[in-house]
Amino acid sequence: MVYFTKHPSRCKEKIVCISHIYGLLSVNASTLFIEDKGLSSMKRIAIIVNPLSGNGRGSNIWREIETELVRCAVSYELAMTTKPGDASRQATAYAREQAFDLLLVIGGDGTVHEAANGLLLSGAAEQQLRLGVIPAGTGNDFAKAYGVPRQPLEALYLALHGRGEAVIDVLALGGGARVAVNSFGAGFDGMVAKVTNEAGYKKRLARFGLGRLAYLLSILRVFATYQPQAARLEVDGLVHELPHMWLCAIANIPYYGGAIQICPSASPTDGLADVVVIQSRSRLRLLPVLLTVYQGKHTTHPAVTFYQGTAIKLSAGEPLLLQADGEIVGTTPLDVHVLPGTLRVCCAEGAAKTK
Ligand SMILES: Nc1ncnc2c1ncn2[C@@H]1O[C@H](COP(=O)(O)OP(=O)(O)OP(=O)(O)O)[C@@H](O)[C@H]1O
Repeated sequence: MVYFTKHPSRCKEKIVCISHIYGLLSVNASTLFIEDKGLSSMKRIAIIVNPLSGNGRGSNIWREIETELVRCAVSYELAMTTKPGDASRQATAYAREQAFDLLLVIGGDGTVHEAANGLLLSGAAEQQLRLGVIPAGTGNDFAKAYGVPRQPLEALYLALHGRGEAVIDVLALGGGARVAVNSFGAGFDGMVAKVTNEAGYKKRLARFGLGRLAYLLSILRVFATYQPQAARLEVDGLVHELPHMWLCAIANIPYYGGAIQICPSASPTDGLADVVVIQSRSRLRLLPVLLTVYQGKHTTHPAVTFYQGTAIKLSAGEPLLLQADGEIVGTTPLDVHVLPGTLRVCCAEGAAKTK
């Protein structure tokens, strides 16, 4: 774990006290206007950067953000990840310090997943840290769900401005040893996550800002060979036998896999998980689902079923790969429950409304 501290008192530039920093009012693409709003109790910003997210976009974006923060003499503490798991440990350390208002994550959904887990499993008595994201990954579904702009400085302004905030539900696996902020998924989508994360084309496409195409390529590859399995789903005690299950996703937000609208009606603030099941004996019958799922227009296809609930269990004849926010975290059986109103996140005004 690598920590850096940038504090106004150590900057050569004109010193601006942190209590003056948050009064950001007017914003345009290149200029940050700061206005004193007398926020004297404001604490510091904690930052986690995954420099390798989006095949190096994280590193480039951080340079742009750092320049802006230094220019505006914004006080912050920085932790760079050096390996998987760092973001979780760093978030835990920041939360336990209780010295920060905002945790800014520069990375993709995997880094957000780790940071959220680190925050929630930190044991910090009261969760004061808001989670803000500057999207730098391949899929960036979390950022999309909360209306975070793709342009890094605009995303920074959104997080610092602090007007849009949602207290979101999270999905807890098992006894709560792991949480997902976007979704859990088992079966076909677990396999797609595995193939994508291991594929050389993910890095190459991410370099040209085409990361979402990587997920589409993987979907087509897995679709050609995947064999559905018999599974048993339980939603709030109601059992559903699924003889030919392709996938079962438990969603907190509408998107996964790089802007696929798998559960268009999922809301992270309604206290419920949306469950989507895709079942079919025939591969060809699912082609229309493939063609419409990006726009969320697959919902009326007879192979697609939706449920809502707070406690979901899934088991299958043989273990199915399980993804959490796009990262492989094990296999079925799974047991997920909703933790309502658990995490404070920065969002665009109007995003993430309760349905
Ligand atoms: N410095 C690092 N070196 C290697 N792996 C890292 C490092 N930092 C984080 N990771 C791991 O990289 C994985 C992917 O990171 P991240 O999700 O941010 O980028 P991405 O895969 O490009 O984007 P997305 O998840 O949106 O598709 C995370 O699961 C994390 O564990």
